[in-house]
Amino acid sequence: MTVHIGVIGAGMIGQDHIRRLTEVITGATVTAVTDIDQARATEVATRVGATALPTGSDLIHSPDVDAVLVTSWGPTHAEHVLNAIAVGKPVFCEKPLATTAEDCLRIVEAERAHGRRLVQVGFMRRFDVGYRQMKDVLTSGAIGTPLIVHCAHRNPTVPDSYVSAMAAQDTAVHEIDVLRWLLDDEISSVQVITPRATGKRFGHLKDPQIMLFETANGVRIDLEVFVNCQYGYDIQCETVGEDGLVRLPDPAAVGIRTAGRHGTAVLQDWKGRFGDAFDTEFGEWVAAVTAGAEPTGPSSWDGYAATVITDAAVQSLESGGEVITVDMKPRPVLYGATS
Ligand SMILES: NC(=O)C1=CN([C@@H]2O[C@H](COP(=O)(O)OP(=O)(O)OC[C@H]3O[C@@H](n4cnc5c(N)ncnc54)[C@H](O)[C@@H]3O)[C@@H](O)[C@H]2O)C=CC1
Ligand SMILES: O=C1[C@@H](O)[C@H](O)[C@@H](O)[C@H](O)[C@H]1O
Repeated sequence: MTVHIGVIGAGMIGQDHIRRLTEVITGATVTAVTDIDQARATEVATRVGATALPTGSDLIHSPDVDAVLVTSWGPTHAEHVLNAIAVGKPVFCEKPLATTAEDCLRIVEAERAHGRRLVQVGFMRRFDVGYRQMKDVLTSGAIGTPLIVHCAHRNPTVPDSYVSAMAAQDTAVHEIDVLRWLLDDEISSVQVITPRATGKRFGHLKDPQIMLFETANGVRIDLEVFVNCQYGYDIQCETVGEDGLVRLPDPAAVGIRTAGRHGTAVLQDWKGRFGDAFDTEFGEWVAAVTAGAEPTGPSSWDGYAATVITDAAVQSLESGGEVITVDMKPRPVLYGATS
């Protein structure tokens, strides 16, 4: 069986995922594309032999669409995800699931009413080989009980449309998701402090930021978010346990010796760093859809949790560094709660 996928939002990542679905993944084909920029929808659809449709609703209701991929702007995600749930179609939604906790909860409630999981959220780090190896080490008990996690998330630069709150909403949200998953623990409080700002930024931007999280089990996490670090795209993560530590490997790169120096190139963007993770993410999603099974990746509950925690981080930033307690609803049984 080939899964027929309809794509809502044919921008940067939408086009990259369409390439992935049509050229890398087996078992899927893109049959429909929509974008509020109709010319873009037509151009992208034509490239892959799909039909350009006028709206997200047309696409979701199309009989030629078995599953939906949402890669439009964040504030539009909730509407499309809710429409897909209403017709019972699997839906993969790029992060964020929704831009407000209330909208995330509406999605969780709609999915619970449907009775089984239909939604997967695009937190691709859970599919990265390094993070998966780190998860295996933690689960095996090899380094004992985790106590501290040190992380850094650095981008070389960002456009001037990037504002200070996006350090949590757009950037740290990836660590927030992957650390909940890695530690199998919930984040209970967050504090955001701002060191001296880099001069290589736009005047409006607080960069870098240091985010301090505490989990329900008492693990302490420090995360440096630095989105104008200049030198490259650099993701670091080290978990310290009672008996040792485990560190995320740097991406494999050849060593170059020349002109009296020895070094390796540093990647410049997330596409290079997480390309393989995106491929695995979609391979596993398509396999689940093909089998008629529930998706195994990040759920709408994970999308809700990430939004609640990023809201708390923004609140801390805006308060000048207060410790904010994360106020999360109880996890429903559909998403793994024991009662
Ligand atoms: N997992 C990851 O690492 C990444 C995830 N993203 C997420 O992917 C989403 C899209 O980001 P980009 O591709 O960078 O943005 P983009 O601006 O390049 O593309 C978004 C496209 O959606 C279209 N659009 C907006 N509202 C629409 C609607 N209601 N119906 C149909 N089309 C609509 C726009 O015209 C545009 O073509 C965002 O939510 C972003 O946070 C983006 C980059 C990396
Ligand atoms: O999701 C992403 C971007 O939207 C975000 O702006 C970057 O900071 C992240 O590294 C990238 O993974």
